[in-house]
Amino acid sequence: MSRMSVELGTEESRLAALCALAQQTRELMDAVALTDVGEDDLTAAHAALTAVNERLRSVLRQTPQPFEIAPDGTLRHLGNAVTGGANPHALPLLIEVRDGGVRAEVVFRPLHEGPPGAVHGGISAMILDHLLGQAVAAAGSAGMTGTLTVRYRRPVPYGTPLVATAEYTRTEGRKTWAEGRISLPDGESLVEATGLFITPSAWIGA
Ligand SMILES: CCCCCCCCCCCC(=O)SCCNC(=O)CCNC(=O)[C@H](O)C(C)(C)COP(=O)(O)OP(=O)(O)OC[C@H]1O[C@@H](n2cnc3c(N)ncnc32)[C@H](O)[C@@H]1OP(=O)(O)O
Repeated sequence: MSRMSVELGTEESRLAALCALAQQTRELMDAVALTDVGEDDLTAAHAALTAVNERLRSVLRQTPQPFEIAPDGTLRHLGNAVTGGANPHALPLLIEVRDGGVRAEVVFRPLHEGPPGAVHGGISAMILDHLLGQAVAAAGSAGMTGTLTVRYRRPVPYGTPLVATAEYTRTEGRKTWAEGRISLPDGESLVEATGLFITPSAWIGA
């Protein structure tokens, strides 16, 4: 029993170190996107990163960190591209489930630039895809995205606190619909999405 606790604690401690590394990597990616240092510094940074890259690649997993139950009993997916603390690609988004829907605060970064001075539309769509998926899962109808329709009403700024929300709307058999949006804090909607999520037949043995 005590040995199991020690092993669990050791793994959680390693995962915390991995998440800290992912966060440092996000900050590195931000720095790469914005740096204006000279060529010598760029060359030195490249050499240092090559060494780090080789060290990390000396032992590789087959897949990212899995969807799992954390020691505190909550579900977590540290490898997820939107919410995963161990995935440098993730913001990461912290999603709150509340009556009738889900909500997350989002601050995009210059790294997410698409059109000059604004967030790439594919990034907004990815965030909404995930949020809508989480809304249908919270409603008890988890599924894979079948279709996602996005309406871009205003350019999405980076460096500004925004709010992303989504709600379940209806279910027909294995099909569930949800809608959501990314808004300014005053409620003005910037991007809106509706999505159809399908519970794969394989998940329910249909
Ligand atoms: C707890 C976890 C929390 C975790 C919550 C985490 C949230 C994560 C959110 C991110 C979600 C993603 O990005 S998911 C990744 C992007 N999506 C995918 O990769 C999906 C790839 N596609 C597939 O795997 C499959 O095609 C499925 C699962 C969508 C459907 O396959 P299937 O289960 O075999 O369904 P099938 O029998 O063919 O069709 C069932 C019905 O749905 C219709 N249908 C099938 N596909 C589509 C479609 N794309 N668009 C419209 N309608 C469709 C059919 O016409 C049929 O209608 P009728 O004849 O019955 O009327």
